[in-house]
Amino acid sequence: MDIDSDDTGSSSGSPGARAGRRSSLALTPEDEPLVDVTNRSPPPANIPTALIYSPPEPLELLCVFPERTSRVCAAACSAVERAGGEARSLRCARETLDALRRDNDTRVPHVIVVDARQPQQLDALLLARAIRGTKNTQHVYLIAIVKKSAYLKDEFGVLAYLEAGFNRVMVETVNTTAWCAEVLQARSSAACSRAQIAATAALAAAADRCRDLVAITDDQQRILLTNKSWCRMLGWRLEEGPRPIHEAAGGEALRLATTGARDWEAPVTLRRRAAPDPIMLPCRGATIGLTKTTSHIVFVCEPSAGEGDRGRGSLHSIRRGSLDVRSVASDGLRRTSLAKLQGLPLEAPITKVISLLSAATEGAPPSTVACIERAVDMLRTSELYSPQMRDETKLRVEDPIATDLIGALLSREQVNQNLVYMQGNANVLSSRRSSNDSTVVRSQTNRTNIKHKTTGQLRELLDTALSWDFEIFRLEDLTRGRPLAHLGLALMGGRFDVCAALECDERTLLHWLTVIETNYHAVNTYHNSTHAADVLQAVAYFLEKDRLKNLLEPVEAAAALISAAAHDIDHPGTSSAFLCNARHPLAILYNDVSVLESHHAALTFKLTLNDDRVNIFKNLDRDTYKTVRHHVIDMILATEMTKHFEHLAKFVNVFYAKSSGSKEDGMHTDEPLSLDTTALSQPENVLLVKRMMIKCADVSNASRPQKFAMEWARRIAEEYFLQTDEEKAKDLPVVMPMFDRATCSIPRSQIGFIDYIIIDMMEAWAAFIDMPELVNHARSNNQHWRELDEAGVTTLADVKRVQRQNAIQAPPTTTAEPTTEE
Ligand SMILES: Nc1ncnc2c1ncn2[C@@H]1O[C@@H]2COP(=O)(O)O[C@H]2[C@H]1O
Repeated sequence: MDIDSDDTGSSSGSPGARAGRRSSLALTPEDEPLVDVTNRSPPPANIPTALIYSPPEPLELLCVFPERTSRVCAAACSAVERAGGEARSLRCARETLDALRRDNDTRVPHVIVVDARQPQQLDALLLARAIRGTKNTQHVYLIAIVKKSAYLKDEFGVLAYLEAGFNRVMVETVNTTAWCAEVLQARSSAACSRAQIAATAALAAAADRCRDLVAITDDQQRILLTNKSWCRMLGWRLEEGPRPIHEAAGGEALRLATTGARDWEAPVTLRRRAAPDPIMLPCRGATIGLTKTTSHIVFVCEPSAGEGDRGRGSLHSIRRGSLDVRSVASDGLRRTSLAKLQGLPLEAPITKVISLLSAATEGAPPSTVACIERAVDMLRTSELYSPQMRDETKLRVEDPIATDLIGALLSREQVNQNLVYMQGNANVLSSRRSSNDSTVVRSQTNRTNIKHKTTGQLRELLDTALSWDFEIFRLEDLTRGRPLAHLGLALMGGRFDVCAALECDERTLLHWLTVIETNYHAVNTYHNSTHAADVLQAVAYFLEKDRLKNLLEPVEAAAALISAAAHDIDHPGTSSAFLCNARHPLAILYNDVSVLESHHAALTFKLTLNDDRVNIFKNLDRDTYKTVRHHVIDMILATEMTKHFEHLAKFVNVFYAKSSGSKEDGMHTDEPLSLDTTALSQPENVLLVKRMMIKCADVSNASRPQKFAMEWARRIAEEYFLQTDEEKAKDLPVVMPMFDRATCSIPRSQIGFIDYIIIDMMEAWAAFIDMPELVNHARSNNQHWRELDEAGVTTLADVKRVQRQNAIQAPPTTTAEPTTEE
């Protein structure tokens, strides 16, 4: 081959080429002084260097020159032949790429020389990118041939070539000797990179086949490489790009990796995509770096027994046979979306607690492991404070009425999603409620003139407003169905001086009470303003107890009284479940969640803020208003019975110490619980007290003296029956089928209610505020209902008959005649 020696002088290499391309896998102790890498002592694990085996191979060159007769191309090919290698030349990018793809497994050249002198004929940069995008070409040494003038014109011109994937930019030359030196160096470099890549592939294959979980990060703490065990157990895909390490490991992993230690061993928390609970595994880590700075961090985590093979779920879920989300998230798409969730920087305290407990099982004796696993199983549930009904089986078997009632009160499942369509009839409330269904504030003109001054019997009665046997029904009579405004004024305006706490005048309070009362439905047998007044009276009574008197600020007491007065405002006389089944606008508005309670709270504020004359909050500064609002909303929402056990359990857990001999769940033990009020120093625990206070007040009717308890029971039963009537009439699902007026036993419903809702709660509350009569009345009422049950009392008529008899037998009290004094 003819060589033109006059083309140019010898080539000059690019800075990148001079610096050489060394494998980032060459391992070096990170704490060694900064020295030339070639003099460096072997890295901590010398396997990579041992693996880098480069067999002597005949040099293979591929030239891509558009001009068939290029003398530069001829010089290069000639030099290769002289060096004992083989050279091919092609003329365009397509041919080159086709050849590379065709020979991919057999004949990948060491060196490819691309003519970059005539971009109109051959786009060298594009071709380089395409070559780098072809399989098995990472090691190929790519040389771009440029004109000397172009090379000298732009000192940074080489950068574009390097970025496109060239290893070297060379000025055109026809000097065979220069070419010979060039191609030999290039071959050496290509062979070295090929060996290093092969070594890396071998190490990755080894990692893939080991049962430990392996991950390697770069210096930015991004995970670059993971093995199959890692992917299987944590729900990763093998080919994922760099992912921040915090997506997989708890913060402690990074802290360990950045302590400066070359090797370390410690447990690390690993997050599993598509599984809520992380796992804690023992980990052996290594920090790798060619210089003082770290280049890679290696994590090798040992799966605990049983987990490695199955690769799904925790020990606990496997043992339980429960379904791990990953087992259903088999398609990449779902995993990707779950992966996004996993990337959220959220770690709940409970997750940490579960991890710590799980870690504590390592090496623990089997009995301890069993105990911890049981605890972890319990912690896994999202309903931590909603214990299952005690003795549920007994309840279901023995008393379907109680089951019906308790089920309806505690569970949202009563909402039947498969209900019959209402065919455009949005207002599903019966006519007995329809007059008051709207949440719009109605005119109060005939209501605002309640006299502040009360006289005679009413005043006498109100003087007893702070006794537990307060004659609430007499108040209802004396006030002609407006007990709330009168009692509210006496208690809130008088005894508790809410006006001072809220900096409002008494007139505003009176207007407020009137508006609130007017928005209760007088037609409801139970959920009317007498119930509101009763709950207000109970809260006021509780507030008088030393424990609360010393605990709550005046503004907090005011908020409690406000909540009590308004807690059932605009109650339609049917349950939230009914409203959901009926697709009532309120259920739609509140998405079937806490429908009535949300409405009561929202309407309270709407009515209050709507009109300056009733706005008891108008003089509060912004912060105080916010606080009061928060307390009022929280207390009203706490009256939702589906959260009954949640509130009760939180209260008991915080204020009652478990005695050592008690059963593990703490609440249902025969051992006496010991009251511990030290937690009262924390505001969040005071919130629990307030919730408990309004909850107990809300159902305190069962803990009142017998005659009151009976009347309330009659009223609530009547309301339940009306709901059932309406459900049947409107072909809606019947929420409490046993509450049918023809068949229901009222005594049995009360026995169930007291047994399952009242006793535990009243015991906890009574001890807290030192009011044993709460429990005494509940027990004696329970006994009384049992006797009535045995005596065959069942229906509303039966109960009324007993009430009449009791009234006749009862010693005369102060007159119960209605009065028109006002
Ligand atoms: N004596 C009782 N018997 C049966 N259920 C009751 C009794 N007192 C209150 N309840 C129920 O307990 C619930 C407490 O919240 P509500 O006032 O919304 O509705 C109440 C009734 O459904």
